[in-house]
Amino acid sequence: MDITRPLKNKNILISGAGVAGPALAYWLHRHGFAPTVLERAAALRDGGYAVDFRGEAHLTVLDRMGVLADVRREQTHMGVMWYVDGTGRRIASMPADVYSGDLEILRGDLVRILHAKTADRVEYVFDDSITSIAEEEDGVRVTFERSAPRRFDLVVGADGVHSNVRALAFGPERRFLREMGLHCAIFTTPNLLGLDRTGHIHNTPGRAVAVYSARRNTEARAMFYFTSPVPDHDRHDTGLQRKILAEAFAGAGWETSRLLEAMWEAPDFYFDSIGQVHVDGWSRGRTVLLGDAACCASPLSGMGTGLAMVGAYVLAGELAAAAGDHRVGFARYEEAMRGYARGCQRSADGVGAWMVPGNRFMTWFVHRSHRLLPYMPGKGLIARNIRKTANAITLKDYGL
Ligand SMILES: Cc1cc2nc3c(=O)[nH]c(=O)nc-3n(C[C@H](O)[C@H](O)[C@H](O)COP(=O)(O)OP(=O)(O)OC[C@H]3O[C@@H](n4cnc5c(N)ncnc54)[C@H](O)[C@@H]3O)c2cc1C
Repeated sequence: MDITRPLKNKNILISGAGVAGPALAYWLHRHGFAPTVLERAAALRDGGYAVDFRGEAHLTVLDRMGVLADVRREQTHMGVMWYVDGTGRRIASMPADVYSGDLEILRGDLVRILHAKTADRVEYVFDDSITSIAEEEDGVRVTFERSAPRRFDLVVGADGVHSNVRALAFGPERRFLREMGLHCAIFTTPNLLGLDRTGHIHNTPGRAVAVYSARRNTEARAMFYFTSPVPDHDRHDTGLQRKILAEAFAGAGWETSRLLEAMWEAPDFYFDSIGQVHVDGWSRGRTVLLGDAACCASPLSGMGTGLAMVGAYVLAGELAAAAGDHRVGFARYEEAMRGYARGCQRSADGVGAWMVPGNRFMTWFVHRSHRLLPYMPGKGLIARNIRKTANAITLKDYGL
């Protein structure tokens, strides 16, 4: 692709230094734009569990960014996840070759790699948030909670499932967020169970608690999913969320109480409802959405991170191919990504009922199915379908 015309709209504000924001900043900078990344947290938010990259498209983007070797170095090399009963006895397994991607890395390690790749060439502003976005004829005037107002040419909302940019420029969250009837919590604990590159999951009706070793068994990640309703509360009140979680898992048996005890010390407690984002058009004038803010597929899809990274590559590439003309670039980005994103979102269909069986029969059925899975002729089909969804996009070469 020949991109030789002078660029317009070089000055771009990206809200969110998670996965999508720094990845976009990298590509915009390489195409000759001048991105600024704004993050509400005071430092990088490096919590979260392992995320997967699957198939050609994901790996190609990592490779073209020059981070494939870094990601490989930090990959989890996770083995089998075991279902255990109340006594800790292993009753069935979730084979890694069926569910895992080609490359699995802790979300926090990925966030750090992406930040390190961009920190010396991109302006990062931490501990701040946009309060208003006013579109003017040839730019956007943005005000902030802390910093002085600034003008940018374009604004990108890469600020996650509860995107602030989306709320300011597109409308209230309830119009776009489709809840899936589950909540989850994830946090770091010591490797209390002495797990060796493996994990254990324990189900009771409507609840799943899992723990798996991380960082070469030096620590672990505890993960809780549950179906019971959660009262309306301030999403930033992690003290209250810890209490909600402790109540939801009271009496859940197995090692749950030890993990809940460790929760109070966890430095990176993450709690959220599980949902998807469906927005009709991903741009409004000079503002555009990316990653979870545009099309969150939910953690149940196992696709969110790859989708965010591919989206960043395509958005920057299409903007550059249109010489910075946002009308053309934004439209082509959405055209290239929408069907792909929809496919990723569909891969979450029905997963919740498997992950968190609602009653005793379903729990038995899930364990039984996993016991039989290695002998089933369709075993490879699940892995093939996941890979097909992840690969359902042809990446253009944007001339770098
Ligand atoms: C702490 C954390 C833990 C996570 N853990 C998991 C996990 O275990 N499993 C999983 O599948 N997904 C997890 N996710 C979501 C996952 O990272 C995304 O689905 C995916 O990687 C897409 O990335 P994203 O950049 O679009 O969104 P995110 O990775 O969510 O990044 C969004 C970023 O925007 C920032 N932000 C939010 N509001 C504002 C604001 N007002 N102004 C500026 N910045 C703002 C956030 O602090 C965050 O850094 C987690 C997200 C976070 C923030």
